Amino acid sequence: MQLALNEKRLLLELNKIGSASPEKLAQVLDRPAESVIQYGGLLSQKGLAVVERNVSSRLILTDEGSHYYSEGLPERQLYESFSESSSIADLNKHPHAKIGLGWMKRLGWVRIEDGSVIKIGSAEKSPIELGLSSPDSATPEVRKELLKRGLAEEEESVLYLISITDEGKKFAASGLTLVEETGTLTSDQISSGAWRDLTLRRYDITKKPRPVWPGKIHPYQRLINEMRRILLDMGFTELYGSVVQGAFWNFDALFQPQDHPAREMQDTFHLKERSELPGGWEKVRDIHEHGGDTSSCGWGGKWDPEKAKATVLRTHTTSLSIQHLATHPNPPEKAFCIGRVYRRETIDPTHLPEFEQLEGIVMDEDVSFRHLLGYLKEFYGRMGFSNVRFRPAYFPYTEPSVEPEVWIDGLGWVELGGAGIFREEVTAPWGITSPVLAWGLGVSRVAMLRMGLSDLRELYQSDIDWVRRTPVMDGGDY
Ligand SMILES: N[C@@H](Cc1ccccc1)C(=O)O
Repeated sequence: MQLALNEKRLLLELNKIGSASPEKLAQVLDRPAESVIQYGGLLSQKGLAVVERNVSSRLILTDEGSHYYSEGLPERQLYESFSESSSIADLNKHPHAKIGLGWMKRLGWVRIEDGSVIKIGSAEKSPIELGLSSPDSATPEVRKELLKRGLAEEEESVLYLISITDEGKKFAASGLTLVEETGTLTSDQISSGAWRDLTLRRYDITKKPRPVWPGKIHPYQRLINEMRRILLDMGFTELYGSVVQGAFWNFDALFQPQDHPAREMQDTFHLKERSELPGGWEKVRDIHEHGGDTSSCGWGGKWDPEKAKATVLRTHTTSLSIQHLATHPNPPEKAFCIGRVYRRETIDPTHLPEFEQLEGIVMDEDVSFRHLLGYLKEFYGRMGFSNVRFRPAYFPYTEPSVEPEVWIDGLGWVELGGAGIFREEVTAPWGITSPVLAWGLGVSRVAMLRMGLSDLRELYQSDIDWVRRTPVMDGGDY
């Protein structure tokens, strides 16, 4: 059996005295009591000692209690404030009249007659008064009363007792040599060769080490990085943009009518700032009012440039896609963006006012609806969702429009976002003539599904233990 030097010292000491408190042993061994408890723990794992832990509670005076201990309890102070008798009215002027009078009566120090308080007997010290001088040795009734009156409180203390076992005695008698052991070698000891003469502390390789938590990327960020990797692998380039967007890009350029409910205060975070309209905005106005040069007849009515100059926290990343297209109108173009979007949602397990979207666009001369479904299937397949289907949907800026869904065992079909081919009303103002496939997918939904969470909020909590416990997904160094 391997014992460290301090364990041996403790064992030999216990062999002399049988058992002792860590505080006492601390003096003999010249080590802190906490360390002695640790050595005792190590000895007890080997069956050589026993560490008993006793929690005891003691009654001690509260600040109020010690104040009354020196000044006298309210009833005593009140009692001392008058001689044989006093009118109740006079007594009521005393600061302790309220509790004092009740207690004087209860203790039989006074009686009340015709509005006067009259002393009886000699008002001997009450059990509570006696209890104040040594609360811990008071009778159970007095203890209860002291606690109830807030004069005393329980103080818990933990006492340890370390004792040697029979096996410990045998081991101690088997001749232990006390040699100073070296735990950490200094560079001097190594270079001078002095280490050869030292007794090195041995490792106990049967003990479990403490877990070491390596630094790692937040699970949600890791999933986002994984999505980014997949899209980069599929040949997309990444787009970035501000979370603050003009209503023009967030809504108008996407052919959302100016009276569309999604633009209202209750759905969108509006900001005070105003934005400039980009060159060519008149074409968007014409599209809204009568369809411009296209075959569309628009929404009709008047399009108000002032409304388009409002700024909002982007409600979808589609606002970045259309901006990118406006400045890159010629095919081919394959771009994506993963970014935070904002909507005025009431917070619940599946809704937050901030969440992430994964947006993608593919523009080329002859891409079609089938390509769109193919891209989405491929993306989800690479994310590990092999069963994907599409349901018809509606968005003001795409035609046709679909909602991709993935099959999750135990949950069924789960909707994961929207997709479609940009309408002519969206592409024409920027001179775009090729079809544009577009999608906006929920990222946090995918994260919930992948991590088995039932509450979206768990993704954003700063719970380091959760982060530690969440396994690194799908390898890779991202
Ligand atoms: N912007 C849509 C998703 C979408 C993007 C692109 C095309 C079609 C739909 C949303 O927020 O839900």
